[in-house]
Amino acid sequence: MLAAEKIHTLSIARPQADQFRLAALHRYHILDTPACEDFSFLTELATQICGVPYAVISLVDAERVWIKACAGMRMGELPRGDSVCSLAVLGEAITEIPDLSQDFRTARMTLAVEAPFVRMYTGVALTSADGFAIGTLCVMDTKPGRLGEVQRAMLVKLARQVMALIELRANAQTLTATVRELEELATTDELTGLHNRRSLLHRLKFETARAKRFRSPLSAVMIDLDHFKQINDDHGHAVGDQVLANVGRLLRESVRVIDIPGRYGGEELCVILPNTPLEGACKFAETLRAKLEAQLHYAGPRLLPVTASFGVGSFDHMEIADAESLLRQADTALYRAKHAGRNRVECGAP
Ligand SMILES: Nc1nc2c(ncn2[C@@H]2O[C@H](COP(=O)(O)OP(=O)(O)OP(=O)(O)O)[C@@H](O)[C@H]2O)c(=O)[nH]1
Repeated sequence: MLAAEKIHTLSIARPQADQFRLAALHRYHILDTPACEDFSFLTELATQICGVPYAVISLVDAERVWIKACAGMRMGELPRGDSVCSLAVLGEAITEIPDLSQDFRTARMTLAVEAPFVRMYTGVALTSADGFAIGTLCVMDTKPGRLGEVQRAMLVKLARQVMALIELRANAQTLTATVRELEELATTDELTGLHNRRSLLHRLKFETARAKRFRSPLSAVMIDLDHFKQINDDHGHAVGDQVLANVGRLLRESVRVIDIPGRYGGEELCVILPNTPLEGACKFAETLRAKLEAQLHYAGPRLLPVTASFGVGSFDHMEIADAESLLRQADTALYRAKHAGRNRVECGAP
């Protein structure tokens, strides 16, 4: 008995444990994706092989049948109850209906009663790696009938190709996401969420080259927490870590998207400010200094006063400069800020 013959009412034609089938479908992240020539090509091939005017790659979602590709007709999504493909995911490998108009489950479906007045339907289930029928590759004709044996066998092979393409696409997506995650891990300092030293220096090199090329100013702000050793000594390393994490968050929240905040080392942080002259960078540093001083840190119930000293380095296109001299300038200014009493900003060369 064919799968379709086992169903009595289309509105209840759902596989058992449909939620697992749906979960398998959603894992592929293919619903509502743009048209893709590779899938269209496979539907065209299906029409050629089967000698029919129409072929469709459909995915059976919770309440709709979404069309990934079709040949011979234009089709968007259909309500699940108005699609023959809903019958083709009920467990059988192939669902064949020789004449939709003669089958009580399909006779009143839009495809059968409106142009193009489809009669023959053959759908092969697209089966996920974990064994769920997520959709179909189906062919249709306006004449009633059945596919020949060879055509049916070819359609099955073609459906495997469709599924292989879906898998390939999903694997490529996973790979891209993993690479992005690894990149994030390789460039981010775990404690502060800022760029790590390597990433910071890499970006600085890039920004220096860009500043020279486009004759734009570039600044760097070096930040060193004041008497941080004392915090560690008095309250323990874990509290020191928490302070660093808080300051990292403050930095991330205080910069523009094009700015590059990083952990230069230990309790020394740095923000690279592209397209920012010395004056702007000093204003930024002063605002940040005040925010940092106002930030609340706790050691248990006790409030911890935390401040930082800031050194600003800068160059514009009139100067011949490199990344190292920019950092040296910022570092020298920071040294001055420390010696002038801490919790202050020093700008540029003395
Ligand atoms: N908790 C914690 N401490 C760190 C980390 N990295 C560096 N430190 C500590 O930061 C302290 C830096 O101390 P110093 O270089 O003497 O400077 P300071 O005590 O901040 O004094 P000034 O910079 O002169 O104001 C050292 O005790 C380091 O161990 C970290 O990731 N976590």
